[in-house]
Amino acid sequence: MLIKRITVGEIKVPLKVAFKTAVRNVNEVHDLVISIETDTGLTGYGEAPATAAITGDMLGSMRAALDLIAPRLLGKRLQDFNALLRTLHKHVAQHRSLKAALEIALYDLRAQAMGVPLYQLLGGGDPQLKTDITISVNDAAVMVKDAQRAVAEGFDCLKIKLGGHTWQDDVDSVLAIERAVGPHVALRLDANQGWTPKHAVLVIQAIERAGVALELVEQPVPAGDLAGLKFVTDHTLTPILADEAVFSARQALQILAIGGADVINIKLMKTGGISQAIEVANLARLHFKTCMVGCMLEAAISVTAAAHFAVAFDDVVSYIDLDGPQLCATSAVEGGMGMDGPWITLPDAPGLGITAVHGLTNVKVFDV
Ligand SMILES: C[C@H](N)C(=O)N[C@H](CCC(=O)O)C(=O)O
Ligand SMILES: [Mg+2]
Repeated sequence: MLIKRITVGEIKVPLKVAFKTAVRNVNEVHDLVISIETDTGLTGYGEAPATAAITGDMLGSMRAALDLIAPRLLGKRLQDFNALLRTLHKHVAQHRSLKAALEIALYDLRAQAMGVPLYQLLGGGDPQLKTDITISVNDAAVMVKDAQRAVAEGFDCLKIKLGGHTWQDDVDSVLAIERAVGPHVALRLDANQGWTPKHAVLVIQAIERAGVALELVEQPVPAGDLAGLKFVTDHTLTPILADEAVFSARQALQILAIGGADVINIKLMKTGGISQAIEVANLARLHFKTCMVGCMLEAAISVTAAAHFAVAFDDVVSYIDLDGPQLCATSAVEGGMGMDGPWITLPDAPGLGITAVHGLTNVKVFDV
């Protein structure tokens, strides 16, 4: 089975409300979509967001990298899967989101060729997951309203973005949300690198002293500050999660070895796809730690792939943050993950289960 065509295009999907974090503020998803076709008539799909502030990936840079990678994949046998993955990773450094999109499309094809859903190719599991939902950083009153709306829609776990205001504002917002939604709604915080280590400890300890049990706190300090991350982990009772600090399996190993965090956030867009996500999950298991499977602001192709991965590694994946498609006002994707409030259900169809992608622009085709 040969790879005969690779197509790249772009989708734009508006968000229900602006997505605001300590690092960026956006109103729409604007992603690269890749499809890979075989000479036997199969089509595998992949997707990559241009999260420049976090991964460094931009639409133009990913497209330029694809110009170098795509011709090297054309004409190759899908059966030589590991060689294909090596080829896609070795000719261009970085560009992890593009590589994730390519890997996702190849894994989609491989599972289709075997006639099984991707999660079964990856080891099987229960194809239903429950995600949290993100509450953007805003004035406390807006955050409270957003939190109440999410709970009314059935979400019982909120991922609250912080790090854009003073530390006292951050504490006040969390306490106001907890008062509004009650103690049965789980609260996760994500500062997206917005605090210093001491600032983080101040915020988290103040919330702990107020009697609010946080499920975890995500990436309190700048990505490169591993000593700072460990300081926060060592000085708080709340589990601390490494997100922007861990892209590769090597970085995961460094953090796990020093006890720098309690939980690792695996995102396919950081690991460069499924193959290295598997390595990170296996490393976390070896260190008796657990993982979150998360997403960037992404639409339903790549988030469906992340959901397949999460299902298959549910022994080490304790937290799901796969709300990208839930934050979108519309969808350009047919098939893939089903969504009902916080529930994600994967289809029985082979591969990702994606059947069509609508509204592609700036299309370019690579043929043998
Ligand atoms: C969308 C997801 N819940 C999320 O919050 N991901 C962010 C980064 C998203 C982005 O900026 O595109 C995270 O966990 O830091
Ligand atoms: Mg995060």
